Amino acid sequence: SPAPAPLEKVFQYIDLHQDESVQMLKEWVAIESDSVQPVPHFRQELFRMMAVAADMLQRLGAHVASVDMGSQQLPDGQSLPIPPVILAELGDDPTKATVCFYGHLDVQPADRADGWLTDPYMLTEVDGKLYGRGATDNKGPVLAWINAVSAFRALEQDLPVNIKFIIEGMEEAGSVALEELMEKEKDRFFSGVDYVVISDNLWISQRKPAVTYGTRGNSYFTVEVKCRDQDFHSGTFGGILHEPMADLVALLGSLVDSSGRILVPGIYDEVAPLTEEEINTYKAIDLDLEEYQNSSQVAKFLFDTKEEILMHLWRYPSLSIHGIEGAFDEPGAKTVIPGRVIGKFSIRLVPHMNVSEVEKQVTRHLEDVFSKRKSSNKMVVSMALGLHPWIANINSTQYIAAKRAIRTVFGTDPDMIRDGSTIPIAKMFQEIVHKRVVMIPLGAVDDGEHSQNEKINRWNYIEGTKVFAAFFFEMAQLHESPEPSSLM
Ligand SMILES: NCCCC(=O)N[C@@H](Cc1c[nH]cn1)C(=O)O
Ligand SMILES: [Zn+2]
Ligand SMILES: [Zn+2]
Repeated sequence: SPAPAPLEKVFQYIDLHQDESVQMLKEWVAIESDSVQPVPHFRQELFRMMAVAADMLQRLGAHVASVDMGSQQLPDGQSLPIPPVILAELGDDPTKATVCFYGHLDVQPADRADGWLTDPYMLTEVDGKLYGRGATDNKGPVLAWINAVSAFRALEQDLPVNIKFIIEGMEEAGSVALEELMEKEKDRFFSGVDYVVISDNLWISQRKPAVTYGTRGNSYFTVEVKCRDQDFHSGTFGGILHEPMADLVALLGSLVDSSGRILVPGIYDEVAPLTEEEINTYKAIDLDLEEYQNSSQVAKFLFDTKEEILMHLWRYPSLSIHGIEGAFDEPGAKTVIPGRVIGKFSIRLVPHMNVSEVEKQVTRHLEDVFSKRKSSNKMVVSMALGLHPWIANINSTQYIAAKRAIRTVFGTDPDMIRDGSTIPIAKMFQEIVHKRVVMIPLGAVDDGEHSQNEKINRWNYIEGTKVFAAFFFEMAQLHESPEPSSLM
């Protein structure tokens, strides 16, 4: 059905002011708010980014607090200040629903020399595509939310919901110190919040919108094999040593087979059983496998059907081997035997896998493989990160509102998708703050988050702003007269 008249006015305003929205994104992308490289220049840029955003929210009439997050201790003994987290609120009408938006304004590193076709910190429009670091992850979606609110303010229309913002600057570095803040604020800033919206992932299609109801978790492991702290000459010692790298390669090689099946005993025991109803949800997803394969530049995936691909990205665990610290990885033929190496791998977790159980299973398995090698080296296994999977009930109010908003703006139902990666804050909202979360992605599947030539389409950015505006309307309506199914 068409949008009600007041919402139609908001849409027109968003369309008319779209160049200003793009200009704002340009100004934000120009700030090099890289949280991954721990150097003073980027930290200063991060602080500037948070100050610019806080100022914009203040000018919108929000009550804004920039919360001091202390400092980050780095492994080399250095300490760097953590950018403040913005907690902002607009409206406190007790009769309205309160919706809290989470976003982050830090970005992944970007260097033109890595293969960017344009300056990553200069938003550049080519054929309706806005290229720049952070354009889709996550500056564009944060601005879309702010611009949606600002359209109501500019038109002097009453905001249908109370709005809160939590905006951080350390997401790409693992949301440093955020969990402590959530604990501290759960009965204060978050106490009146009814729903949380996160827009920090992508559609699965280039043109069809999506709503996300699940993300995988992640258990990230390191396995160190050490003979001594110094390297060896392979002519002098080769043949008489248990070589750490040979042990490590055998350990890493024992984790997963060539079909992608994880070989750690018991790892699949707790994976939620597959139902017939669930298979139908994968069938309904609009995914062109050939296009997906071609655009990913992969000759052949491990699985041949759309359903199998989606299930192995979303509802089954996967194990990836990431790298080896201490290995010789330069060009040339250096005849070294590394004395100490650290392998890194992670397991993406799905409902109902348990992080501490996975830690035990992996450690037991590696100890078992290592002991069979009868090596004189020392092996140490550690789980560096344990992030839980997250799944939501798609019948709850915030999903109904998101679906209706998308239907109003795009005239189509969204794909109901999950994400194979991890957004740790979603689980924190569920477990620590006990809030209901919905993920409403704005970007298209080919936006290239974390990659060279990251972009957001102008169309996604502007129509996404309208989706957020329509979402406020739908939330307000459902708050007044809830759908019976959402109360179950
Ligand atoms: N589409 C959203 C991507 C968010 C993201 O990349 N999250 C990281 C978080 C993480 C997990 N383990 C270590 N960091 C991810 O790799 O999934
Ligand atoms: Zn992100
Ligand atoms: Zn990211």
